[in-house]
Amino acid sequence: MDNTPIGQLLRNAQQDDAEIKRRKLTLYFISYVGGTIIAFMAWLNWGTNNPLLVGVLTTSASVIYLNVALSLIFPKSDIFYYFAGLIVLFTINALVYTGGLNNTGLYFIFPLLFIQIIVVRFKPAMLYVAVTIGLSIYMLYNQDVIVAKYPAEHVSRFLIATFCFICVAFIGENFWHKSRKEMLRENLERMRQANTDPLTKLPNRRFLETVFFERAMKDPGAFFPLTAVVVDIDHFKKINDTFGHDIGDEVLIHFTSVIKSAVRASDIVARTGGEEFLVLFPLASLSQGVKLAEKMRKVVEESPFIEGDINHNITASFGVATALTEDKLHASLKQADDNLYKAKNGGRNRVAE
Ligand SMILES: Nc1nc2c(ncn2[C@@H]2O[C@H](COP(=O)(O)OP(=O)(O)OP(=O)(O)O)[C@@H](O)[C@H]2O)c(=O)[nH]1
Repeated sequence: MDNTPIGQLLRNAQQDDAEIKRRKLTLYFISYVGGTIIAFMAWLNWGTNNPLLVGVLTTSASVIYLNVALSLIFPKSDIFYYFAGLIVLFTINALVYTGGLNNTGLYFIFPLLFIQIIVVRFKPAMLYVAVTIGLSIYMLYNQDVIVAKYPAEHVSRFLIATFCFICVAFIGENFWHKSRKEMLRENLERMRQANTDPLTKLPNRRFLETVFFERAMKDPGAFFPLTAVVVDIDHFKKINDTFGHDIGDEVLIHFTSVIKSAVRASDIVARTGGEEFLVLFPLASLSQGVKLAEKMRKVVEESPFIEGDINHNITASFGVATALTEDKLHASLKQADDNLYKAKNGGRNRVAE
């Protein structure tokens, strides 16, 4: 797995798109439909001689609605999915305990278990289902501790149905989980290719626009002030003209590793054009950015490209600007570009702010 900041940003972008929406819609749909069915069951049981069951169902329905309301208020938290699974655990065991309407509670367990698996995800669902079924089986074999009374044939039928359910649900979920993981992996690989420059393996302009800037806009506190340094190799055309295009390519690869060695792994180094690069420093002020650009300039100057009998000095020019807030992002990129031209016009191999 690619654990670099770029890999993480791509994985987040992919999850943002599909997984979060799917899970949210599942939670909302199941909560609205499940809550309504449970409320309806409470109403059906109203007036029967099982007030405990009515109380349990009413509580379950209310907590389901409360849980979904809180998940709307705190959309970033994952806790509501796990809490929904716990509500299902409670409801199932309450049905087994009270027996439900005319002792039919056991029949409602399987759809509820299925919901539990969908809501809490495959791996934690194994634990949830094991606890839910374990408690139910305990109650069925210790009927003196519960209100309901189940005949022995109900218990046997329930156990056989539970065994079949677990086999079918987990085999199905396991295959679905695996094929989905494979699909996500392939999708991530396609995304990585589309967002990477094939020569230098650096993220490209598309990555900046569709992944990085979008992420920064969503969570400005983690990125701004964001300092941008536009970097352009000096007289690169001359390298191509003197040594050929292939050596020019190798110089670009060499230049990439030199720039990357001068910054942190958490900083973003992207190739935005032929011999133009953009280095982004999250949570960095203009003066820090200027210092870092000066450090890069020096490292480039002191790292000539050496290959066979070619020993070629390289220099680059740097334009620096800072966006203090997210609404200034595009203006600051333009400013960094303008500053690069200032550095070029000022004689190259320099930093301009
Ligand atoms: N080898 C190679 N050359 C490239 C690539 N992309 C762009 N170039 C070349 O980079 C050169 C850029 O030249 P210019 O824009 O004139 O800039 P420069 O020569 O670096 O001059 P200044 O930027 O003004 O210092 C052109 O010759 C392009 O063909 C690439 O992927 N590989």
